[in-house]
Amino acid sequence: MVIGVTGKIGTGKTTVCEVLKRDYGAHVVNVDRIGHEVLEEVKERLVELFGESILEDGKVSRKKLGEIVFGSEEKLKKLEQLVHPLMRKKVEDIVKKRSGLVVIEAALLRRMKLDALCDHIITVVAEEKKIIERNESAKERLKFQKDVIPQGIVIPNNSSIADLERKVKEVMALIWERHESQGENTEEES
Ligand SMILES: CC(C)(COP(=O)(O)OP(=O)(O)OC[C@H]1O[C@@H](n2cnc3c(N)ncnc32)[C@H](O)[C@@H]1O)[C@@H](O)C(=O)NCCC(=O)NCCS
Ligand SMILES: Nc1ncnc2c1ncn2[C@@H]1O[C@H](COP(=O)(O)OP(=O)(O)OP(=O)(O)O)[C@@H](O)[C@H]1O
Repeated sequence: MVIGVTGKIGTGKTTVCEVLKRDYGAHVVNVDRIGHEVLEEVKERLVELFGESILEDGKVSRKKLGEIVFGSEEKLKKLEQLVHPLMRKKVEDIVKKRSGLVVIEAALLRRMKLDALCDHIITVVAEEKKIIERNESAKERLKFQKDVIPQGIVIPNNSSIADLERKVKEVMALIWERHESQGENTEEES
């Protein structure tokens, strides 16, 4: 079973995924991390697009690249056009190889069309003031995530971590129930 965990920056996706790993044995695919791997693979093209200033000790500096692309929608689009297809392919390959519970953690699940790989989707939401309270630098990136809207089952995360963990348990019970009844329906059809 594949579950997508999405939501805007700083809403609590990683915290939810940690619970899914610890309590449900999930294999978590962190799409941000896959993006980091891809940056090195396309380093030359990145230099052509954004200039030598993105390099630090010969490596792509995510900090410098971030300062460039999160200052211009057009530049961010150029970066995405380059890296998203390669990232998507890596995620697809992992999902194909893995059995058991696989979780795809991605703010941009829908924008990257990774939602198509998921049997169930959880969106973690939080009030903007909570997000910024937890991480001041999230403010800038939120401007580039207007398309990150709830999909599937929504988990609000405005209270304590203990409350979040409780909600994850409830949602997982619901997902198992739905999953089993979907399985039964498929068997009936065949
Ligand atoms: C611009 C880069 C180099 C900045 O690296 P940095 O280490 O600072 O951030 P990191 O990759 O860990 O992302 C942290 C968060 O920023 C937000 N974010 C990243 N990329 C984007 C984007 N294209 N649009 C909107 N938000 C984004 C997400 O909420 C993400 O969880 C990097 O984010 C990048 O290469 N982005 C393009 C690939 C991508 O879309 N990744 C997000 C996949 S969900
Ligand atoms: N309910 C909560 N109460 C207090 N702090 C929280 C709560 N949920 C998450 N946090 C903290 O807020 C920060 C952001 O949470 P987390 O990393 O899980 O979000 P994320 O959606 O994965 O963020 P990002 O998009 O940056 O990867 C973390 O420091 C986390 O420990």
